[in-house]
Formats: sequence, C-alpha cells, structure tokens
Amino acid sequence: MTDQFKSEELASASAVFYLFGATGDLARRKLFPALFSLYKEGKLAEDFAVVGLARRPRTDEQFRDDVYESIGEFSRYKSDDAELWNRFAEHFVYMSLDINNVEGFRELDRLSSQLDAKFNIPGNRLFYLALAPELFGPVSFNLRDGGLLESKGWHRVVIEKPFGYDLPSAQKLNDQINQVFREEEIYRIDHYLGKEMVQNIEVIRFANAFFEPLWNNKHIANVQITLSETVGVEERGGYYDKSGALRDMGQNHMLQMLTMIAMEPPSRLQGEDIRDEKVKVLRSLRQYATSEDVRTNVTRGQYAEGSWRGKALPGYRQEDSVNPESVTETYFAAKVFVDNFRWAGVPFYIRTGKRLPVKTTEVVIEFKNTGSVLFGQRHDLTPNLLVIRVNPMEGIYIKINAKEPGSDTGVQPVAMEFCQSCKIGLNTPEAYERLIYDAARGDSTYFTRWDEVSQAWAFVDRIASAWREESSDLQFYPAGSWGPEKADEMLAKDGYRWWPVNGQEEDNVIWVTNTGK
Ligand SMILES: NC(=O)C1=CN([C@@H]2O[C@H](COP(=O)(O)OP(=O)(O)OC[C@H]3O[C@@H](n4cnc5c(N)ncnc54)[C@H](OP(=O)(O)O)[C@@H]3O)[C@@H](O)[C@H]2O)C=CC1
Ligand SMILES: O=C1O[C@H](COP(=O)(O)O)[C@@H](O)[C@H](O)[C@H]1O
Repeated sequence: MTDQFKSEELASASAVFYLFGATGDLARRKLFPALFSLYKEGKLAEDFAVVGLARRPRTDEQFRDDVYESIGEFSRYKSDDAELWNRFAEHFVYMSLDINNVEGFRELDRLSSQLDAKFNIPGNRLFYLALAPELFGPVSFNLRDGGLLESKGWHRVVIEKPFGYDLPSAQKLNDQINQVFREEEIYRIDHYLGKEMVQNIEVIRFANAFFEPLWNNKHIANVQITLSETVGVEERGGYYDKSGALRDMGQNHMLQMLTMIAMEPPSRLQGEDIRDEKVKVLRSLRQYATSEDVRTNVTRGQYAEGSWRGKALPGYRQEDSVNPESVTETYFAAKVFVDNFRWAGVPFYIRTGKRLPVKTTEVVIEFKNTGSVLFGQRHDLTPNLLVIRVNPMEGIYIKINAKEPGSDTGVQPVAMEFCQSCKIGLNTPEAYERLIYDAARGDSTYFTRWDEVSQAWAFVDRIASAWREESSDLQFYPAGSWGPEKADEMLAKDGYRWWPVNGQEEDNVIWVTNTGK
C-alpha cells in the first residue's frame, strides 16, 4: 500500500460517528474497544468525533469514563498510555436523547456542526444503530426529520442484527429504512463476516492449487459447520427466548459462512461481485418441502440441567427472563443442500448450540476417498479433511494419510496445522474493528445486502413454520453435552459423523503444529 493510498483511505474515514445505544452491552463489550484499536493502529486520524447517544443522562466526562473502563476490560490493547488515551478521549462526547423525540435530533444536528468545525470533518455521518430492531425505523425517520442528512458529506447507517424476526418483519423494516437511506448507504452487520478466518475462506479457496480444483461434488463428501458455545443465554433471555438459535445464529452467521464456502469464484474479490455470488448460493438452497421434511433434516434441542467442568448448570427454562415452559431451541442441527452444478448431492451439515462443551467455530471439508484399487477399498482409511478454525482459535489444518513408519501396509493419519492466533496473536483484529473501518471507508463487501437477508429469511421461515405447528420434536440435552443424539444419527444415516472439534480427541493422529501440542 502506498503512503498516498493510505492517506486517502484515512481521509475518507473522517466522520462523525453516532453511536445509538451507547450505554448498552454491545457498545461496552465490542464497539468502544474496536474504535480504540483503530485509533491506536492509526486507522482513524484526528479528524473524527464520536457522539454517544442513549436516554440515560451522562456528562461527557462520565461517558469517557465508561469508554475507559470498557477498554480496560475488553480491548486487545491496553489503555495505559495516558497521552494516547487523552488524545483519543477528546473525540468523545455524549448526548442524552430519546429516539422517539425529533427535537433531540435537531439539537444533535447543531452539535454535529460544532464537531465538524472542531475536528475538521467534511460533513460525513456514520450512524451506528446498536439498538433493539423496533427502533431502527423511528431513528431513521428522525435522522431525516431532524436535518442530520442535510450535511454535505456522505451518510451511512450501520444496522445491528437481528434484521427482523422473519421475512415479513424484515421486509417491513427494510421498507422503513429505504424511505430514508439508499441500499448502498445501508451497512447490515453480520459480525461473522468481519472475522479474519471467515474472510480467509476466499484466500484458502482461490489462492491454493491444492484446493481449488477439488472444490466440488466430485471430490468433497460433505461439509460440516459448527458454532458451539459454552455460555447459556446469560442476561439476554428477554431477546433470546423470542429468537432461539435458528434466528440468532442460523439465519445470519451460519448461512453466511455456508455461502462463503459454496459460492462460485467472483469476477473480482470485492463488493458487489462477492455479494452477487453469495446470493446465488442462498437462492440455490433446497427448500424443505413439508413439515415432515423439516423434522427429518433439522434437529432442535434445548439445554436442560447439566454440568460443565464439574460445575452444576441450570436448564434453559430455569434462566432469568425465560418462560419456564419455553419451547425455544438453544440448539439446532440441519442437513442442507445447495442444489447447483457444483454441489449437487453434497450435504452441508450445520449445527449451533449454547451450553455445549467447547466454544468454537469450525468448518470441516471432508474429502471423498481416492477410490483407487490400492487404498480406496480400505475401510480404516481416514478421509482427508481441511479444517478452518474460525473462532476463538484461528487457523487451518489438513489431515492426510501417510505410511506408518516401519510397517508394510499401515497407514497413519497426520494432521498439519497452522495456528494463526498462536503465531500472530494480538495482531489479529476483532471483527467489529474491521467492520467499522470498512463502513467508514465505504466498503460494504462484508456487510449483508437486502437480497441476501431476504433469501436467508425465506429459508429459515420454512423451518420456523414447521416448528410452530407442534413442538414434540424438541429434544432436551444436558447442559455441557454435545446436544441431542438425533443430530449424530442424522449423519450416521448418511455414513458420516461429526468430526471432533479441533480433531484433538483422536489419538491415532500425528500432529505437526505450531501450537506446541
Ligand atoms: N450485546 C451483544 O453481544 C450483541 C448485540 N447485538 C444487537 O445489538 C443491538 C444492541 O444490543 P445490546 O447493546 O446488547 O442492547 P442493550 O439492551 O444492552 O442496549 C440498548 C441500548 O439502547 C438504548 N435505548 C433503548 N431505548 C432507547 C430510546 N428510546 N432512545 C434512545 N436510546 C434507547 C439503551 O440506552 P438507555 O436505556 O439509556 O436509553 C441502550 O444503550 C441489538 O439489536 C442486539 O440484538 C448483536 C450481536 C451481539
Ligand atoms: O450474534 C451472536 O453471536 C454470539 C457469538 O459470537 P462470537 O463472535 O462470540 O462467536 C452469540 O453468543 C449471540 O447469541 C449471537 O447473538
């Protein structure tokens, strides 16, 4: 990157950032730390301002204290350089505002002009809505009516998930936002798209002669995507009990990762080209035809009492703000097909759940055996695997077969791993850093376009609708276990199994790794 290009990028990031929901959990855990990392790395120059917005009263000083505490607790960089912190903090101001009151927005507009002048900002506006979805429409209207879209620079709105509850509600929300913002001004967040290893999927696929020619149904037996969490519903019961795992993780993160694995090569690795290919995958998803079809191909579960590392854990129905008779799923696993030329016949198994034994996100590509007369008929051969480790460990490993040393016919599985987080460690940016930076530069590649969102809802709505008909298929699994056995049976019927996450439980494998294992 040339210095000139660098400075052009920084100039385009000059903006007032409006953080709606500035007293909320997301701001504290993710957004303040992300802004601090960007500043520390020089990706925000001095010409920006952040206005924290929420109803509760705060002085600028109190708000800066909140930001400081959040960075101390959650940032990958420490805030112990007083000079750096003071310079950063100067850019932060707070205004108490109720989203339903347009007067507050007029005052915000006046404050914005002062911030433009103070920080030399050319009228650019980035509105970040870390708010409950029912406020997305009202805030958009009041931004317009309060005059905030009349400044001479660009205007962009970053919208948190969930984008709706189903297709009709998402459509309604989109229609409201479209009355104020054009599609190219709307940045719908799916923070998984900001993760390094999700973005790395394109490089692994398209920059490696090892994989690119094999990436199809002739060579791939199945694909497995696991997003497992050890946490329960925590203090988000009010939201989660209405949402469940399918809407919270399936409609967005899981389908987005699936599209990155399955999409055709885009004509260029950027913006609309990538999004065009992703939406084609979503359009090719085989829709479940009947409720019976859903019940056969999708397993749902809810965690019951259990234990993890010797600690007793309550069941979901005992959690605060959860209906004690709730039938909300905290787990689901599905067999999905992408009905196109490349993927015909290849099952994509996806699963996610709370209160599972390990926090991890992994994609496993299981290759077909060679079929050669020499080894193809052997049932003890381990299939070749390519495993992409997304979160929290980042890296890839491949599992291959080699000769067992000293034996005539023995075959030894060997796993070769590149652990990116072990090697690069602190330097890996958080997803929210990358996404805020992209939005400020006007790069929407890793945000979801409306056609993607609507296709994903259409797919998920069929499942939700079958589930609504009756709940007798809800399986209870002990907290701390790997979820309902029915999900294992689904793969077993096809002659497969879920590969253990990190493959570490298989002790016949020789590991070559930079993790020191
Ligand atoms: N927390 C997380 O980890 C994640 C959150 N999200 C999404 O991000 C969004 C925010 O989540 P989160 O931070 O957890 O939510 P919180 O409930 O913690 O925060 C909500 C924020 O909205 C403000 N608010 C509520 N009503 C109004 C109003 N009428 N006018 C002005 N401000 C208002 C609240 O401040 P006050 O009460 O002071 O007005 C508070 O700052 C949601 O859409 C959520 O789904 C997405 C992924 C992860
Ligand atoms: O969007 C969400 O994601 C988190 C998991 O994100 P991760 O980056 O920690 O893997 C999940 O806990 C939450 O329920 C969901 O809303």
